[in-house]
Order: sequence, then structure tokens, then C-alpha cells
Amino acid sequence: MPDDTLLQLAGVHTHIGEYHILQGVDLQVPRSGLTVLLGRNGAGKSTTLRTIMGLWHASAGRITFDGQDITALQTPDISRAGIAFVPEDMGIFSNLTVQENLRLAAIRGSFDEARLEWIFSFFPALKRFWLRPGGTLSGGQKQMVAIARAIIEPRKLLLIDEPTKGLAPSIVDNLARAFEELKARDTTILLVEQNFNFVRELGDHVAVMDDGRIVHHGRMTELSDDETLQARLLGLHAGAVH
Ligand SMILES: Nc1ncnc2c1ncn2[C@@H]1O[C@H](COP(=O)(O)OP(=O)(O)OP(=O)(O)O)[C@@H](O)[C@H]1O
Repeated sequence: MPDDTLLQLAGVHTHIGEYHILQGVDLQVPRSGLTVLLGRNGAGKSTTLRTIMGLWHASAGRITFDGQDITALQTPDISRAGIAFVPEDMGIFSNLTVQENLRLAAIRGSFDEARLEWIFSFFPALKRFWLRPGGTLSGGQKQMVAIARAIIEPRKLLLIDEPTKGLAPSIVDNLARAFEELKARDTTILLVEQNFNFVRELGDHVAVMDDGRIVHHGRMTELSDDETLQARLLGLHAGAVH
């Protein structure tokens, strides 16, 4: 595995019950920067993130993270190795306040105040709603809590599943600024997205999935500059993404 690769999946297969969902996924996530995983509904993107996180176990193949074989590890050990996961349903506690949601995610149980202020600098709503129950927040604010939970401790890799789904454009802009800030701090992000406009500027690398396999990977600029490639891989037509 090259030194600049933080995460590598090699020939990963995942079965869910009788269904063979991942059919030999080969994926490299370079250290630092943001890698986007694109693909149509049902292509296997969420299953890929869940398999990395040990929520499903690979039936074949190998997953290597920061030089360590994590294929057979259990989720808490994968988390301790330095990977955080923000699932599509966000997984925040509705009855707990924003503060309590974040406190549960802080390994020591107490906050690093400087880190908290840094998070408030790009998610100021969290400071405003600090004592509000998670369940009373808007979809965008819940997404901010979910991401804040994932980064309240420094992590080597963040896996984030479709964070912009159902959010208003102004909130999406807010998330884009947060991701820029995380990139500036050298956090490596693997982001599943359907919203190509959101990721075409943010992404450094891109992989496209179809039918449980990676069908393209490369630099984002190659894909964002090439409308023919977008049409072939993403079904986007010229002009549709502007
Ligand atoms: N728990 C499950 N039981 C059975 N099949 C599942 C389960 N979870 C996912 N699948 C199937 O696995 C395939 C891949 O799903 P996955 O959620 O990984 O795709 P995706 O690319 O993330 O798509 P989406 O954007 O719709 O979430 C789909 O055909 C889906 O129906």
C-alpha cells in the first residue's frame, strides 16, 4: 500500500443475508483531502461505509487502515483505530441536549474547550442551541450535531453518508464551509454524496460505484472538467450540473 494511502479496500465482498451486495470493491483513500464516493441509488455506497466501520463484515477481501488490517475488527476497535462514522440517519439522541449528545461522543467525557470553540466557529447554531434537545432541531442543525459528534475528538478518517440529503441550499453552503475547515486541519474525509454540485468543488479525489463495484476513480478535476465522462458515469447531461 503506498505511504500516502490512509485506507485501502482490496477485493471486498459483502453479503447481507442472501444478497451479494459488494462484489469486489477496490478503493484507495489518500491521506488528507476529501474523497467522494458517487453512484446511483442502490449502487452499494452506504454498504461500503458500513463494511469499513465493521457494521457489516466483509465475506472476502481486505481492508487496511493506516497500515493495520482492520477487516475482522469489531466496530469499537475500528473507532478506536481513528475512524468516525456519520450515518445517513445521523444517529443523534433526540431526548438529549446538544451538549449531552456531544459529551457522549467525547472519549474523556469532558470537552477540549479550544476544539469546541473551533467547532462553534463553523457551526455557530450549536452554541445557540446548546441546551436544546436534539429532537427539536431542524434537519440541518441535526446534521451539524452528527458531524460535531464525529469530530469532537481528533480522528484520522471521517466517513460521512449523504449529509446534504433534504437540506436547504443555505445549510448546504454551511456544510461546505465546515468541510473546507476540516480539510484545512488535515482531516481525511470519505464522503458519500448524490449532489454532484456540492462535491465538485470540495472533492480532491472521486470514486464512482455501480452494482457493488468501483467503476471509476481519479482526481475530481478530471471528472468535473469532462461532461462526457459525467454523462457516462453519473447519467448527468451537459448543462444539468451547473
Ligand atoms: N439491510 C439490508 N438488507 C437487504 N438488502 C440491503 C440492506 N441494506 C442495503 N441493501 C441493498 O443493498 C444494495 C446497496 O444498498 P446501499 O444502501 O449500499 O446503496 P447506496 O449506493 O448507498 O444507495 P442509496 O443512495 O439509495 O442509499 C441495495 O440494493 C439495497 O437494497
